[in-house]
Amino acid sequence: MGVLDRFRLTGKRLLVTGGSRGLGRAMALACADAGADIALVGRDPDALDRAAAEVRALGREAFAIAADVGDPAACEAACRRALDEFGPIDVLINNAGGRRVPTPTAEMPLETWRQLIDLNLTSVFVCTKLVGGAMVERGRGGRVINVASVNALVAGRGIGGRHYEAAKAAVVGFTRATAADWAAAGVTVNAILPGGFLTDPNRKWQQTHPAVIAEFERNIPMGRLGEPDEIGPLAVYLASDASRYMTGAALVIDGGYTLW
Ligand SMILES: NC(=O)c1ccc[n+]([C@@H]2O[C@H](COP(=O)([O-])OP(=O)(O)OC[C@H]3O[C@@H](n4cnc5c(N)ncnc54)[C@H](O)[C@@H]3O)[C@@H](O)[C@H]2O)c1
Ligand SMILES: O=C(O)C(=O)C[C@H](O)[C@H](O)CO
Repeated sequence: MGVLDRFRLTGKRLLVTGGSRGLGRAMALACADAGADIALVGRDPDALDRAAAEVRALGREAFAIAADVGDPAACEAACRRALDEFGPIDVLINNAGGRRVPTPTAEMPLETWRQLIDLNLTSVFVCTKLVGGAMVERGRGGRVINVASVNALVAGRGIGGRHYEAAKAAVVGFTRATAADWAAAGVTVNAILPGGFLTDPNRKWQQTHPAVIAEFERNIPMGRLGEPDEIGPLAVYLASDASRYMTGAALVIDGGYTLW
């Protein structure tokens, strides 16, 4: 087998949360291009249909599930539906997540804290438990890829929010511990820690808080935010046989942001 063949995802079934837009869509399309069939979970049925059509245009099967994964019961129902109707899943990408305009900790309502923890952390637990758990039970190995953030490592300045950073740091901790549990079963669990990428939330910040984004760009050694398609090849690597000896890793992709 040539080295590039080890990146192929032919015959793999992949589930990505938040797959209709942004980084989730970019990773879904890269993995479909590498040969995987894709189940997409997201909130917006129209955006999901558009992303599913893009997957089909690459010659792959697409299965769309509209659900709010920030609601643990809805998240669980979406995972069960994917397992029942799409079939056994080889690769899970826990990507759905998000932040709000930051509130100082001393003023943060408990409910806001809980909402962000449920969206960014509990959804990762629920999907990993059900979909990753099914991989372990099936006994053919698998891949879990958790999208955290550089804000798991460093505080956001003017962006972020301490509920967001706490949740993303916990995603990295959960990744490492689950990787240890499931290594013997051949189910690898790794985290991607993106820096700033030009997806809808950062585009909105560019419009509403241009000085914050300009300062952010000045602090990136490469001098710019990432384009969503720059994360796709990393997802293919982690989803494929190419990464089979890597587990529990937290891979930063940030144009050098965390170097300074
Ligand atoms: N863009 C960045 O700069 C950046 C940096 C670091 C980490 N991240 C992380 O990457 C992930 C994707 O971010 P993005 O920038 O692509 O965001 P985005 O808003 O462009 O896309 C988010 C996707 O997740 C889905 N989603 C959001 N909340 C959901 C919910 N409650 N239930 C179901 N689906 C939901 C949306 O429908 C959409 O498909 C998030 O976990 C985010 O925290 C992004
Ligand atoms: O996690 C996110 O959504 C980011 O955009 C990460 C950024 O690098 C961060 O907010 C800047 O501190």
